[in-house]
Amino acid sequence: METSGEVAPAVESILAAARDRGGGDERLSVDARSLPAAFDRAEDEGRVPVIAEVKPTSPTTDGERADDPVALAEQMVEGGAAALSVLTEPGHFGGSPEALERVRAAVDVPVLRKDFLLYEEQLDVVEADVVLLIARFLQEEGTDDLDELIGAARDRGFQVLVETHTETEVKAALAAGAEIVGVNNRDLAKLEVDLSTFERVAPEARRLVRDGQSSGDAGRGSEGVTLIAESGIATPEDAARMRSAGADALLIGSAIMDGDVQKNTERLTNL
Ligand SMILES: O=C(O)c1ccccc1NCC(=O)[C@H](O)[C@H](O)COP(=O)(O)O
Repeated sequence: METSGEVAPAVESILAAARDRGGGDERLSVDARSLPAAFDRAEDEGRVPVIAEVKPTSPTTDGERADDPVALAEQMVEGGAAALSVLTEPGHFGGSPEALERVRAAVDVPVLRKDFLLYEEQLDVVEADVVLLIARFLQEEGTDDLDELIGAARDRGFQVLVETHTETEVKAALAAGAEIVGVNNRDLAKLEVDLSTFERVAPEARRLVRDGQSSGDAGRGSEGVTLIAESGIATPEDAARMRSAGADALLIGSAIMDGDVQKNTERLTNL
């Protein structure tokens, strides 16, 4: 597989490792906790719906946080996170399927598996409530197609968060039946973060849903799709900015992982 656009060397390396990673021994069947319902609960309780990410390290982070993922996850939930994301990518993010398994057993909020999944059998590595599929990497020769992987994930009981970065990718995600769409503010070509990405792409996503270009029928009532702003949200002002731009929920890693995890989560869920 070669990616259609240029990606940063770190991302090429992540993808090379993902191509070599195997799948699970047997097909999973998951009884998933509802992500949209968790967002609604947070809203009803006056909190910003935040997916807090257990992210020990990354290509753009200095050092590695070695705390027990379960302790971090519990602090995030205590701080008001509506849901959690747990990295399972080992080589570049310090994650593991075992970390996700332990976290999911310890909390009662939905847990997203954050990884770079390219093939159906990779879905069978560990149970999670939601899996991330990255549109950019699933339109290339040598990987499974986005719509096939969405179907394979749903057949196993997973909810699917389809990550996009451009209007074109949102269109492809909706055409493939995505009901939960993330817009990543991080450009995987340069690894730079720009919050105006979500501000630019979200209205187009809403327009496409209104015009019926989504084949999904779940999601946020008449809005039709759950839109998540991902990456680069560092301050309450950033969080408010993404909410004003139409984010139903926010995915936040680094800003929560840096320092007191519970206080950071509280600060970003209570605006
Ligand atoms: O975070 C990175 O450095 C990174 C590098 C290359 C590919 C993906 C990367 N991040 C994946 C993510 O989507 C983020 O972990 C997630 O959106 C949270 O972002 P942030 O709040 O900026 O940590």
